[in-house]
Amino acid sequence: MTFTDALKDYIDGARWFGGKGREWQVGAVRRVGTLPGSGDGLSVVIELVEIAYTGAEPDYYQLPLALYPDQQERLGHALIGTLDGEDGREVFAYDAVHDREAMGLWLRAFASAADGKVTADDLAFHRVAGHDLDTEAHSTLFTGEQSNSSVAFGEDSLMKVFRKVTPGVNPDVSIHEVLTRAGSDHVAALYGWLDVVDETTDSTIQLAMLQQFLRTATDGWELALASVRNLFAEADLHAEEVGGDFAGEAARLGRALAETHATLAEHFPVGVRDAEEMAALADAMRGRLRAAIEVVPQLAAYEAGLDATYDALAALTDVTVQQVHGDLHLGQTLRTVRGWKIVDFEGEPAKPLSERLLPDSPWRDVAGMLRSFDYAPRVVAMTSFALDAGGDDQEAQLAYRATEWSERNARAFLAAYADGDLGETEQTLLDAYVADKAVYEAVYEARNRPTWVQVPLDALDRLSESKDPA
Ligand SMILES: Nc1ncnc2c1ncn2[C@@H]1O[C@H](COP(=O)(O)OP(=O)(O)O)[C@@H](O)[C@H]1O
Ligand SMILES: O=P(O)(O)O[C@H]1O[C@H](CO)[C@@H](O[C@H]2O[C@H](CO)[C@@H](O)[C@H](O)[C@H]2O)[C@H](O)[C@H]1O
Repeated sequence: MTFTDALKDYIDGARWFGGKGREWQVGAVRRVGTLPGSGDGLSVVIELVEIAYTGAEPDYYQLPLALYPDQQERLGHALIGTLDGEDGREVFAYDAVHDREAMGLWLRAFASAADGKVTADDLAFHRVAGHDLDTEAHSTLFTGEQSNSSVAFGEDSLMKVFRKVTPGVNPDVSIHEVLTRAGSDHVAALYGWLDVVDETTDSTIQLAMLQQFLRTATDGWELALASVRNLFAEADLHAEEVGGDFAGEAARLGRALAETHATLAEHFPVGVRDAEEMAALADAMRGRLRAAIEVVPQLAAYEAGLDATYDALAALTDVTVQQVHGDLHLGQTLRTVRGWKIVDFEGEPAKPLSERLLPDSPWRDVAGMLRSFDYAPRVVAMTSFALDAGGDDQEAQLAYRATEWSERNARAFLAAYADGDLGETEQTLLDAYVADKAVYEAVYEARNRPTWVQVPLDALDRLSESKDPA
């Protein structure tokens, strides 16, 4: 097997690869840097792999490789293939994020940058002042569902290696930098980032980000699932009567998001969308729906119903926009002993970077959280139904409890975020962003978790029914 074929197999099986379900080939593979500290025994290089789609613009994915002259048994699961080394001899290429030795080179390079910047080849390691890195810490690759690869260094720092990369600023880095310098309580502090000057486009590509490791963090999605399981275990009680009620946390999350939006509005440009721009936004949402129908044909059933939602959006004017998170859901929140933290400001992975950097409505983030409050109980219910333990009566009771949980937490979150009732404009924005997110989710689920596709489809069903004048 050629190295290119081996690369295709490896990338196709990776969770972080966003091109699943599309026709693609490995295009040019470009080596953009070699980590300082590389030598004869281990050389760590960064490759940019072009993903060439049929009839569409290519994507570029980062693949850091640990190259060894001999096979490494401990890394068997991360072997990609063999290729010719610089001296013409065959070397074994492993996905470097799995390798502690390789990750040590990243950490030491960041440490050597102290409070400024250090360069090697075209690679530049940047640091934000205020934290001494623990260079003895061992790396552990985070497993689980992620669009990028995150590696913890002990309990000191966490490095996120961006997988899909684009020339220019990655909002995850720029937003964390601004919020860190502003002293925000709601993010993990940024410690540094790695970028490279790409010779072919003569622009900078951000490759990785180093930040504070949140030692006491529990994933918001996991907490929500635990709360739902508690409720389901006592299915004849209401949410407020059960121990694991989430409403207090939902309200704290609402406040954390409101404060984060306020800080972002202070430090990034704020704008106003006029009537023409709102009509264009509604058209873009309609376009997204039409494109999504190509992937998930069941969506066609909601097209007519969603028109009313998008028409109402198109009729708005003078809508405030600002820097937002862009892909907020419970899995992007962490509960620490010091309150909620929001992570992953990269925006929706499927959108072009240029679009993700534009000011947007904060209601997009609110909608993302509401979608998550809908997902959590439905995912737990799906697993319970799959066990088929209690028959139709129990299924109906759990479905009722699921709706109760979603509505209760959505209410608590919204009341804390908006500090009062929503006006008509806010509700219109919220409905449109909820619809747009559910359309995006339907495509995301069809490609990544087909058994979950019904969750967003059901939400669209409810939404389009509630707007249908008939
Ligand atoms: N600073 C942090 N400290 C500890 N864990 C974190 C931190 N940031 C993120 N995580 C964990 O890593 C996971 C992936 O992070 P995220 O930024 O969402 O990556 P991705 O871009 O791959 O989705 C999160 O769900 C969270 O559990
Ligand atoms: O990889 P990212 O975290 O950037 O986000 C993508 O994956 C998410 C799934 O992990 C997906 O979120 C959807 O599923 C969540 C449950 O796993 C649910 O809480 C969210 O509400 C739902 O949107 C997200 O949309 C996608 O961009």
